Amino acid sequence: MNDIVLNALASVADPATGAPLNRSDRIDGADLRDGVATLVLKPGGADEDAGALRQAIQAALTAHPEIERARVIIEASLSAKAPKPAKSEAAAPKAPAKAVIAVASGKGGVGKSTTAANLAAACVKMGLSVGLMDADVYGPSAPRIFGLTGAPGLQKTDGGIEPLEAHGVKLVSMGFLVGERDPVVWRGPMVTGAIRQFLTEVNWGDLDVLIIDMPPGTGDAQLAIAQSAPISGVVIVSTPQTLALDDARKAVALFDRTAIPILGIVENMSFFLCPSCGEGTEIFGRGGARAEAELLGVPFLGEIPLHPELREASDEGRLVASGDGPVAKAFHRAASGMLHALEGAHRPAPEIVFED
Ligand SMILES: Nc1ncnc2c1ncn2[C@@H]1O[C@H](COP(=O)(O)OP(=O)(O)OP(=O)(O)O)[C@@H](O)[C@H]1O
Repeated sequence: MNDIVLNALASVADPATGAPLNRSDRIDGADLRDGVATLVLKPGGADEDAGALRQAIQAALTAHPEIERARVIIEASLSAKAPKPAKSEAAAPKAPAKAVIAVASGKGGVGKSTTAANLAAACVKMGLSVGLMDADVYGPSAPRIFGLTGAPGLQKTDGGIEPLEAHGVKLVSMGFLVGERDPVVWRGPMVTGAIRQFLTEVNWGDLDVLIIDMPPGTGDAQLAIAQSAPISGVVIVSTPQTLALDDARKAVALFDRTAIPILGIVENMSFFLCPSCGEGTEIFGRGGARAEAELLGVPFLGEIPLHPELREASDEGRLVASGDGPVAKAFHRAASGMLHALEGAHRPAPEIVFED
């Protein structure tokens, strides 16, 4: 708990008791980083005017000279109804796997596709039957990561669309439809159509886990997929920099709004792992994503080091997580945490509201 943030709350009254908010037991988290304060409050009473409370907190926090911006997160009561998914029962296609896990990021280039592919490989190592749907319409990179760039693409048979297979993972990719280098601007409905086709017409077989590599960002395309696929939970990938974490927060909020459980946050490129001496160097600072996960009340799934082998492997169509080295182990830990979180993912996600 950050004392500056707590002290700045002295003038705000707890609506339930009238006592100063900083002396009530409502506060679940208080953080201050780079002039941005984040306050997490436990759920209030049913008749609480959350908007007025947020406004009062915003005003009190930003009046402090060390606080430039403030975010207020009010958790939803677990007894309250989860936010209604926008999808209707009739619109949701039948799940093609026991669990469908989306891997998402608030911004591009944080290693979302690398993480999705290696989480899939880690699940294969655990003996699960695994599929991966590369839904990143803006930059489908799964064909390259899985070493399938020269592959003939998807074949349609009488029985449906046959997925390709590499490293024990069944794979379909927008890249097989549009080509990795084609400039494509796909609109929400087109994405949804392709996703629906991938979900309903592909012969996935009997999958334990289907991983969806989402397009990066938190716009219409992501929302369309979140609403049209039967997603059991989402893993958010972020790098440790404040800007990436800001975007990761937006991704958490997007999925919360569609009532999709957040299985956790993976921090990629956490530290540089020297391939020669094995020593770790914290280039961007460390612990940001872990602190963020704690603040948002979601599991932290672990740190993936920045390691040249990961980039080389991706370019050569190898998956590091199929092996046993330190980077592979980091992915295995993240995959175990992800599957563990999936088991308890049936409670309603907290309502998270961001205000700048
Ligand atoms: N931990 C890492 N260590 C070294 N290189 C990495 C690591 N993670 C990702 N990379 C490399 O960074 C580049 C971007 O990774 P990737 O394509 O997975 O990002 P992305 O978030 O999916 O990007 P986009 O969403 O914009 O397609 C790739 O060249 C990848 O090999």
